[in-house]
Order: sequence, then structure tokens, then C-alpha cells
Amino acid sequence: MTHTIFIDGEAGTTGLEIRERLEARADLELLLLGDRRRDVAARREALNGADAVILCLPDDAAREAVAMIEHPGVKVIDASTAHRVAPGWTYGFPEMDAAQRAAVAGSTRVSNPGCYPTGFIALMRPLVKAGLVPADHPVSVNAVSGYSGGGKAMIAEFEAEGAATAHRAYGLSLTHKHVPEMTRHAGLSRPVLFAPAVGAYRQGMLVEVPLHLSALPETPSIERLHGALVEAYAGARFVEVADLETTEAMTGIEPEGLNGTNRLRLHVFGDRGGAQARLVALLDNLGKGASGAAVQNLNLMLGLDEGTGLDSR
Ligand SMILES: NC(=O)C1=CN([C@@H]2O[C@H](COP(=O)(O)OP(=O)(O)OC[C@H]3O[C@@H](n4cnc5c(N)ncnc54)[C@H](OP(=O)(O)O)[C@@H]3O)[C@@H](O)[C@H]2O)C=CC1
Ligand SMILES: CC(=O)N[C@@H](CCC(=O)OP(=O)(O)O)C(=O)O
Repeated sequence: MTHTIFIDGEAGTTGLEIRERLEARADLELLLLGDRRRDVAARREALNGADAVILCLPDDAAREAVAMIEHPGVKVIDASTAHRVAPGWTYGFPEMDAAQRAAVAGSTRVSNPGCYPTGFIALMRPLVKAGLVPADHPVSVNAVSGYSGGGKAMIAEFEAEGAATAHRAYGLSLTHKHVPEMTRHAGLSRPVLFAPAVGAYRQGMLVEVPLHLSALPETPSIERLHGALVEAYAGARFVEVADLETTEAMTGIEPEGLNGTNRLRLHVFGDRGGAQARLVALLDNLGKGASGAAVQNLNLMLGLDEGTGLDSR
């Protein structure tokens, strides 16, 4: 059986990566609009004529696209931030807990997680759930992304002739659009303090949560934090927890290590005295942070194996 898929935003950074992942598949037929991709009538027809649509648009355009869908059978995956904490939408992070994969598979409205939130929620949710980090603990998140995270406009800025920016901290007003979903889906009650940065490289990200262990109940050991993550992701195909020996031997970690894949790797770094930890997630902002995740969710919503067409090495 062939499923018809429409990518609204097919020529954008995320849309192109999804297209690349889907184009070779014999089980899917892609509806492509080419030069008519901004034509509202053509989009309306495609949005209602496909079995599944993937929205790779700015937030307002994504809301407008959803409003154009009248056919009740159309399944929707929204890659934007518009519906990540909206009622009636399922959060598209299948590994988030035991029930989420089935929730995605049974939903017709799935919101793809943000790239930074994917790393953060993966690190934090199991620790909150296990009671190792209290829900009202003040949590900070430091992160760096490649410039493709800012879409076509930021790519053009960083790749312009003579562009000199090496690294830029941003989100300085502390109101980044990812804070609500990070807080909600990690199970926290206090808004996280999010400190993102963008570097002069195209793709890949690190998301880090520093923790003072003595400020947590029972001062958990590195082994306990690590154990909670290992338990949470046992059997997950795309999420792995690096073993503590490997992590201890590392003197650095680079953001491009999983580029081109749908994988997410978690590390627990700690000092020898057991007083402090640095939890670090590594992922491709355009892979598990966007396009890979969209394809994984699409597979689940179509009743297929979640890894179809995805690199799980
Ligand atoms: N880049 C990333 O790492 C990630 C991005 N996302 C999310 O995915 C979405 C897309 O981001 P990204 O691919 O980076 O952005 P880009 O700017 O690279 O692409 C945006 C696309 O949307 C299209 N578009 C813009 N406005 C409209 C409109 N009013 N009607 C129809 N089409 C429109 C553009 O069309 P045209 O080609 O004609 O310009 C373009 O194809 C965003 O919501 C972003 O938050 C999610 C996770 C990670
Ligand atoms: C480097 C950079 O600018 N990154 C974007 C985040 C990526 C994005 O817009 O997409 P999602 O919200 O869907 O993850 C930002 O901070 O706004």
C-alpha cells in the first residue's frame, strides 16, 4: 500500500531533509508543489489530498495550514513550535516514556519536539520521574547549535561572504520559544533557565544540564543518575546512554558527532568527589532534532516500523 505525503515547506531546511529521507521510499508517494508551494489553493488541495502532511513552516504559517485541513482522515505532523503544548496534540517524542510510542501511533495530530527540547527532555524527564531531581528544582540548560537551526535566514547569514561571527549567545531575554515545552515535558514546575548559543558550523548540537548534586535530595551519585537514564531508554533504537567508563575517559565532546543520523546520545559527566555533574545530550538538530524525528513519527502514524528509511547505526 502506498501512502501519499505532502511536505508543506518542502524547500526549507527541515522540509528538504525530510524530502531526502522519503524520496527513495517505494511505500510513499510525495506530493510536491515546486514553484506553486506558496500558492494557497494548491496547498489547500495538497493538505486535504494527502494521507499525511508534514508542516515545515514558521509557527503562524503552520497554524494557518492546520486551519486549511478539512478532510478528517489527514494525519498531521507539525515541525514548528505552534502546537508543542497545545491541547489535542500528541508530543512526538516516542522514547519519552513507555506510553508515548503508542500515543503517537494512535494520533492524527502530532507535534514534533524542538531540537533543543529533545536533548533536554531526554536527560531530565527520567530523573524527575525517578525523584532524583524534584519537580520544582531550579534547572538551567546550556546549549549550542549549528547555524542551520535558524533555518534559511541564519544559514544565509553565516555563509555570507565575509561573515565573521564565530559564536553567539542568544535568548538573552530568557523568553525562548522552547521554554514551555522543555518545562512541561520534563515534568518540571519551575520554568527552566535556557541559555542557547549558535556556532559557526552548520549542523549538530550539544544540550547540557549542570547539576549541583548536594542540592538534590539524598545527593544522588553519578551511577544513580546514569542508571535512571539507562533504565529509561532500555531497548530504544535511537536513544543511547554512553557508558560511564567511556564518558570518564573523554576530555571533550563535539556537537557534530551524530550528524546525518536520527540518533541521540546521552552522557553523564561527574567530578570524582561526587559533588557535581554535567549531563550532556548530543544530536543532529536536523536529524533527531527535526527531520529524522518527523520521519520516525510518520512511520508510527502510518503503522510502519518506526525505523523505516532511517539510519539507526
Ligand atoms: N532548522 C532546525 O534545526 C529546526 C527547525 N524546526 C522548525 O521547522 C520549521 C521550519 O524551519 P526551517 O526549515 O529551519 O525554516 P526555513 O526558513 O529553512 O524554511 C521555512 C519554509 O517555510 C516556507 N514558508 C515560510 N512562510 C510561509 C508561508 N507563509 N506559506 C507557505 N510557506 C511558507 C518557506 O518557503 P520558501 O521556500 O518559499 O521560502 C520555507 O520553505 C520552523 O517552525 C522551525 O521552528 C524544528 C526543529 C529544528
Ligand atoms: C540556532 C537557532 O536559532 N535555533 C532555533 C531553534 C531551532 C528551531 O527554530 O526549531 P525548533 O523550535 O522547532 O526546534 C532557535 O533558537 O530559535
